[in-house]
Amino acid sequence: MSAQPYFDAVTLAQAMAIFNAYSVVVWLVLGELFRISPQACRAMALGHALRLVTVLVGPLLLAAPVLGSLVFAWLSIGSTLALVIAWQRILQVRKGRRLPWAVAGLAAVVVLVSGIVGRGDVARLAAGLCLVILTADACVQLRRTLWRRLPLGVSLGLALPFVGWAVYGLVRSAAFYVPAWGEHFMQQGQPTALTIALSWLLHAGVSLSVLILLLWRLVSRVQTLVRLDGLTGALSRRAFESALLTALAWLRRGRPFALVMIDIDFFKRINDQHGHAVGDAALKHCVRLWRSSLRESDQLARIGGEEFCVVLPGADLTLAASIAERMRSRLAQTPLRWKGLSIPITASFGVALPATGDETGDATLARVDAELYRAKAAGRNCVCVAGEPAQAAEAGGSGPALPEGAA
Ligand SMILES: Nc1nc2c(ncn2[C@@H]2O[C@H](COP(=O)(O)OP(=O)(O)OP(=O)(O)O)[C@@H](O)[C@H]2O)c(=O)[nH]1
Repeated sequence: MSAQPYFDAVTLAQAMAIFNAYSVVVWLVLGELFRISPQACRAMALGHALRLVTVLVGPLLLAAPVLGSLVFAWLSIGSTLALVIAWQRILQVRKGRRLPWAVAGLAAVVVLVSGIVGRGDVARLAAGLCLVILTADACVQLRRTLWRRLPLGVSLGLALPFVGWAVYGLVRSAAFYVPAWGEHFMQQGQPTALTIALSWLLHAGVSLSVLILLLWRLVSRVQTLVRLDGLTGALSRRAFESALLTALAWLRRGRPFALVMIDIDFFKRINDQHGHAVGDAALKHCVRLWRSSLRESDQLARIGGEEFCVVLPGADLTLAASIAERMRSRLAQTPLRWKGLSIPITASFGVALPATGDETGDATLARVDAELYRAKAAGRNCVCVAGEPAQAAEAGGSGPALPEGAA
């Protein structure tokens, strides 16, 4: 008794059509309703729609084998191109974006010429080779853009369906010229159950890779929004609180740190005199300048309107005081240039070490805040260090540089 296959080609083709129709809806909802990478989602929907058409028109093409091969090849090229374009958009590929278009365009022309000379097999071969090149290019793009940012297993998992698809494309192309292979893929001009199952599986796998990448991008974007202050790009208050707790945890294991709190002087007057846009530019100007005075591991955060904090891992009080002084003098010597105006900006700095036994960060913040308060009281544009007397700034010997119009 010969074993019956679980699924015949017709049932599989129907299931694949339903899957593709459903995928079109899902990708359109993601792109148009939820506005998640709309262009990539549209391309994915188009790729699935073309696959759906391929399944639906397959039986109709039996009557005209050469025309059938032509249409099939074009649909295959179009759906693969749509998928690879979606992939490129999500990876934010910059280099080599035109390659898939050029390869697909060339393959489409070869298909047309093959149709004219009545060589349906060459048309299908061209589509197969196009699939191989486009999927191989998708793997190269993944390697170029995300390989180091994702765990190796995840990168390999994402690339696997593309590799599988490329291998499938190669084997199918070769099968046109090896009759023993060919009958596994096509019988009486129609794809076999094996062909439909494989192409469905690989196409679904590629689609899933794109979906995972899309979600990963979305999650990273949300994390960045939460972590960074939208205006200045410094850490947000929330991220600062977690950095402070981490630093306190490290302190308990013997790794010291120091804290600097900064408040821009007479910031309200900058806003009042020049407008909010200049106020915003001033905040960005300060962050840009201060960043260049800090190391990669130092964490600069905007914790309020014109209030900032820096966690300095590994720093003692002397080092922290000298860093704060460098930040202060850099700002005092570098006015903001705005539409021909030169707007001087200064800031006051408090420096302290963490309070003993502080687990929540509150006592440490209170300590450094007290130093900042002393700096303000001492005339602004100066650095006050816990345990040391307040010193009025010398800012190049000119005293506190007040913004224009300051009293
Ligand atoms: N442009 C702009 N202004 C902001 C922003 N956040 C807070 N501010 C303004 O910052 C000003 C802070 O003013 P104050 O708290 O009085 O402090 P100050 O004028 O710097 O005075 P001192 O701190 O005593 O030197 C307020 O006018 C806020 O409206 C922002 O994101 N952009």
